[in-house]
Amino acid sequence: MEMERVAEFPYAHMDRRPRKRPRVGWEAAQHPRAQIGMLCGQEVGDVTSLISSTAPSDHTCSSLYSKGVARNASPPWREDDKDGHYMFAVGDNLTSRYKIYSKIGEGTFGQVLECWDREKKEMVAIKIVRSIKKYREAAMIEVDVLQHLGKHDKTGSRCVQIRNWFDYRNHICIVFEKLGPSLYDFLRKNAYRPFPIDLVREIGRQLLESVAFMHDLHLIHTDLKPENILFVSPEYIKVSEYKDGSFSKRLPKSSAIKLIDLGSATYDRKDHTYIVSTRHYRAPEVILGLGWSYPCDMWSVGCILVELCSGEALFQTHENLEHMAMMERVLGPLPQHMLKRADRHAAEKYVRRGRLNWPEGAASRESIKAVQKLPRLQNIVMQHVDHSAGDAIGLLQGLLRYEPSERMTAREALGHPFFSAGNRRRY
Ligand SMILES: Nc1ncnc2c1ncn2[C@@H]1O[C@H](COP(=O)(O)OP(=O)(O)OP(=O)(O)O)[C@@H](O)[C@H]1O
Repeated sequence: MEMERVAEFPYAHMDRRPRKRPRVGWEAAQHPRAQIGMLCGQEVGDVTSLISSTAPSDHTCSSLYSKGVARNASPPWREDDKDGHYMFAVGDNLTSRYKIYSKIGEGTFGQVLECWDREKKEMVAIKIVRSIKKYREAAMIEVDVLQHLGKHDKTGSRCVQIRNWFDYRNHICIVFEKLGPSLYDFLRKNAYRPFPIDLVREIGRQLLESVAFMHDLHLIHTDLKPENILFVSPEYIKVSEYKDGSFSKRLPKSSAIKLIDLGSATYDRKDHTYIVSTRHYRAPEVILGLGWSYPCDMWSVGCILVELCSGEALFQTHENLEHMAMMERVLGPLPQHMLKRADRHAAEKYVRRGRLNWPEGAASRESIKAVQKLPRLQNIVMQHVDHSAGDAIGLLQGLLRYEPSERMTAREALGHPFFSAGNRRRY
């Protein structure tokens, strides 16, 4: 087994699945001279009490200074793009405290930039939220949730830590500790080859700990997916494997992970009926309009763990009826009592004589074929997992129970034999 040490995980933004908007073209590659002028940024919030005590990295900004960017210069005023995204150039200041190094991510709410924090002397990730009222308001809720979680997360190991936030040129900016690549980044870089089961176990355990921690605080994440689970460290190793030919695979050097994107997190109430979760990880009660709560996170965890074992998203679909037909194919028939209680809209479109209107209601023959080619859950797991497959199947069946009240809770899942000492091997 050949091993190669690599220090940085290159972020790439193109995604085979159409989940995120493709990268917008902009001036990121340029290093324009900054204009000297008044600073427009104003720090209106401070959560310095949450600042972790990690030692600052010895990163320096000398390369940027040498390009003539004055330390306290404010960048020229630029119009936001048509969607309200902040326009920037690498090397710009973001208030006098932060300097922009690169763009590392993008989502519905805004862009995430890698920045140097001059005060703490460390790299941080700053989410620059779109300058649109609803996103600004949602960002303030995210800040509130992050502060609440930070106060209770004594070890700082469950969710991404907020360092600071401020309002800059009508954009809410949330400063986070900088984490490594997402689980999805790894899957994509590995051409959607599965993770070893012992790594899946380590990730699954931490993911469940984080979800249990949130649920204990009466918070539901509602958008758990491989993109929102980040390795803490960017370091990885390259491993050569010989299976149907030779290929090399990247594996993280450390399995430590944290949850990000608390922008959709919500406090538990009994009456949630609006649509939540990214399609592939959406629970059946959400699709059927039955109301949802903590168990919708557990369904997402089940889908994520299958994806880590197999390499591919379990339910690759963009349509409700096909999605539920896929669930039936993999997990067996949906319970009649759930279909009967479906809200009027869902019942009219997807239910016929007390059962799913499938294949009659299918949009195309391709759709029927896509459903037919899906294996049963047991077969998916046995195809990819060499040891502890039986326990993995038991756990996944508990997480993917249709009836939310029967679905495993995060604490129950943590007690499952899949995580017991006998199964645990050092990743
Ligand atoms: N702390 C961090 N460290 C490193 N990268 C990060 C960090 N936070 C976010 N990212 C990167 O930025 C991307 C977008 O972040 P995030 O999911 O929080 O944005 P969003 O706009 O709320 O997304 P969504 O559309 O999923 O709601 C992530 O997928 C990740 O690649």
